Amino acid sequence: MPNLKNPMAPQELLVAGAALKAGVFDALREKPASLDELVQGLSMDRRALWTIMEALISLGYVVQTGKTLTLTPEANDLFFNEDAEHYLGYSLIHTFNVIKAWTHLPEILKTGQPPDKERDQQDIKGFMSAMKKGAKRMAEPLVRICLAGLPEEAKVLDLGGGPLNYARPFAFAGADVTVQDIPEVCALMESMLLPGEKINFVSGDFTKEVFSGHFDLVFLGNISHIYGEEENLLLFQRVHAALRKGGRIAILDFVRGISPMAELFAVNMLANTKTGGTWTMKQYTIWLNTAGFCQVELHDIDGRQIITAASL
Ligand SMILES: C[S@@+](CC[C@H](N)C(=O)[O-])C[C@H]1O[C@@H](n2cnc3c(N)ncnc32)[C@H](O)[C@@H]1O
Repeated sequence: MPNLKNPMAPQELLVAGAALKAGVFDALREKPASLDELVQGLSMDRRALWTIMEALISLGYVVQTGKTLTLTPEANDLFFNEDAEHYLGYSLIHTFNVIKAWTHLPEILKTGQPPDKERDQQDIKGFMSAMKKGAKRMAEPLVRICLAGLPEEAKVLDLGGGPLNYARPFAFAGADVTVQDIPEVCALMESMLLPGEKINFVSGDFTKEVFSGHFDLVFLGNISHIYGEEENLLLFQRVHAALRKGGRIAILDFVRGISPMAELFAVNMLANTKTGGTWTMKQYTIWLNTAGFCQVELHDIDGRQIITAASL
């Protein structure tokens, strides 16, 4: 039986995360298979896959009947049943990648920079799933705070909103939503829009250009921690230019000195980004005022902060 109380225990996390990332659970979900069929179908090394499968059997993720390997109901719930109590989905891939990045901290302490890395489709799916998990309980109060007092059918630009965790609830609340994200995320997520769902996608790097459209609201969900002080100030200036006069910026992040998670989360940004970190309310206020915003306000939802401000 998987360690449902603590599926993040390191060895279990690493072996299950590796199998999920490499597509082993996807293959078994599609069809139970023998070891040799899996070796062939996934182009894997037989000794390596045998060793991992034996470990997964001992941990209760897979059962073997004769030669046939099948996912256990617990593993199926953990990865593929969104309604299950212990559902993790592909977010385990993201956790796996986070651990991988943190193992480089001794070198990063010398260089200040994370090693280069490439993301494949499984990594993107893992990232999206982790973002979705984090957003589930936040979306409803966040949308209420962000849209308060704005016109009906407010024009909203969701910067880095590709995972649709907030774009969807904004659209559901009646807003006219545009998402700006990087091309590969836009391509993946545009194909996942629900029938009749109206969300516009714009591909583009917002460190170079922010899509303009006299927006009532520009929302930055978990964006400021990816970038350093200089980039954040420049981004807020671009956001100001994309808003109508009196429009609103709303920033969701872990504010240093207020969120109990901010210090440790900054380590994740150190391990994964060139300039990212978590920032204090004083820093946000200076960037916002310098970029032309006033009425800076702080809201709190369960230890996550939303900062709103109005464009002058
Ligand atoms: C941490 S995720 C946040 C996703 C979503 N806003 C949320 O809070 O759930 C960051 C998102 O911003 C996008 N992103 C990061 N840097 C970007 C850039 N320079 N230009 C466009 N999109 C970017 C990423 O692709 C990703 O979808």
